[in-house]
Amino acid sequence: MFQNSLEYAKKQDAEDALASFRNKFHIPKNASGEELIYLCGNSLGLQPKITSEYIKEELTDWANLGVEGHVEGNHPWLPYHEFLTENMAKIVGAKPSEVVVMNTLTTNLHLMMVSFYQPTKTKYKIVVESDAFPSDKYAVESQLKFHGIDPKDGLILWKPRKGEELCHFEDLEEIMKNHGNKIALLMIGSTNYYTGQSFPLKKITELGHSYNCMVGFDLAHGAGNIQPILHETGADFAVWCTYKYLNSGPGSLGGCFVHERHANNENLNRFAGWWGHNKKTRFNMRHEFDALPGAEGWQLSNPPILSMAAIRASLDTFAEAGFENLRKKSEKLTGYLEFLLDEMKNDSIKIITPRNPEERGCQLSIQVKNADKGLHTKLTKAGVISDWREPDVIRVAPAPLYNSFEDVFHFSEKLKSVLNS
Ligand SMILES: Cc1ncc(COP(=O)(O)O)c(C=O)c1O
Ligand SMILES: Nc1ccccc1C(=O)C[C@H](N)C(=O)O
Repeated sequence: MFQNSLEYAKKQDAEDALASFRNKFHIPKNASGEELIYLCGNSLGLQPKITSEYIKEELTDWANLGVEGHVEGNHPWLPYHEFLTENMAKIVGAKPSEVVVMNTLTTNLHLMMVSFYQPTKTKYKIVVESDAFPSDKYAVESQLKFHGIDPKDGLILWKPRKGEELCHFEDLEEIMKNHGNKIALLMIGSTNYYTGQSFPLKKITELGHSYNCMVGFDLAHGAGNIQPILHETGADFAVWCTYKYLNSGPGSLGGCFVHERHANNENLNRFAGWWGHNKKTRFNMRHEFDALPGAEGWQLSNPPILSMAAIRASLDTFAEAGFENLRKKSEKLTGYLEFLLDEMKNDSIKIITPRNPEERGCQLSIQVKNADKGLHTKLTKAGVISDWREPDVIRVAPAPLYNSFEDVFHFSEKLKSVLNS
């Protein structure tokens, strides 16, 4: 149904009800002022134009109100994180009480493992996908060591089969069959950063729970991209960042999900801080820690309002576009990219991301035979912002909020000419 022509791409943009959202973003330009083809929202999402207004509002309140800004102003700072909760809960398919925006991704992952990884002498192993993002692997390994467990013994890798790039659910079942009684936690990236493969969250959770394991997901590449329904998966916890598909700016805060069945679970270990304490008595000081019910109870510190303002701006943009509309466009846009790559009929490139739209988000990972980073450098010089992940993959992620069919078409033309040069 797709066609390999600029005219066709332009026609798709003209018919796209979400096309005007591109104008709501700052699109990076080259030195001559021409827009770059930005396909890197899987690393750092672009800046919505309204972000500066949202941040300015808080700067103005701070200038005019000083400390009174905590309780006065349009968006008082004491409850500021609550202004994000409802929209964020929609993005990850959770109940508002299950979601909180706080800290950053790896920090939240550690906090969650403090609570949901409580190894015993016999049940202590952790399963991760073999190509998990390094930070996740470091976090998991250091948690094992913290409990006196050698990662060589405690870490089980869910690996692709020999000669393949993607993981099979059946192989995870096999791992559980063989080691389930020794496994305490399954910690899986919902969408893998390298291959772009999205895993079946509900099936994984049910599998883990059937062996009495805790199950957690890293949605760094899932939030704002695929449409997870975290509550229904039954996962115990999840963490994610907001600077990729959620366009909240470099190093911005992370999100955290704790399933409602743990809302008042006093058997869980917890590293506590005053922002997780009962709001009614937080300022009475000298009270013993009294955890807020739900995800909010895991907060530590009073949060950075300026970053939260950027998240609020981004979530308002998402809400305006409507997540279902975005996902629909995303499937088509990535499908178009896939079609154009296939049309090249070039044996030196291979899409390693799953072909089934239900098993991926917007990213396609293109493996390039015998290439090095030089190829990626040439693409960058040609005006394409994508990224290179060692050893041999170019990742491109057309984000439905600001990327167009024309972007995707120009990318394929530029890749073609770089490959032929
Ligand atoms: C899957 C995954 N985990 C962890 C991280 C690290 O996140 P942070 O630096 O916010 O802790 C990233 C991205 O940087 C990621 O993609
Ligand atoms: N936060 C960053 C800061 C600097 C450089 C990259 C990142 C990324 O987010 C990388 C991303 N997690 C990835 O999937 O490769």
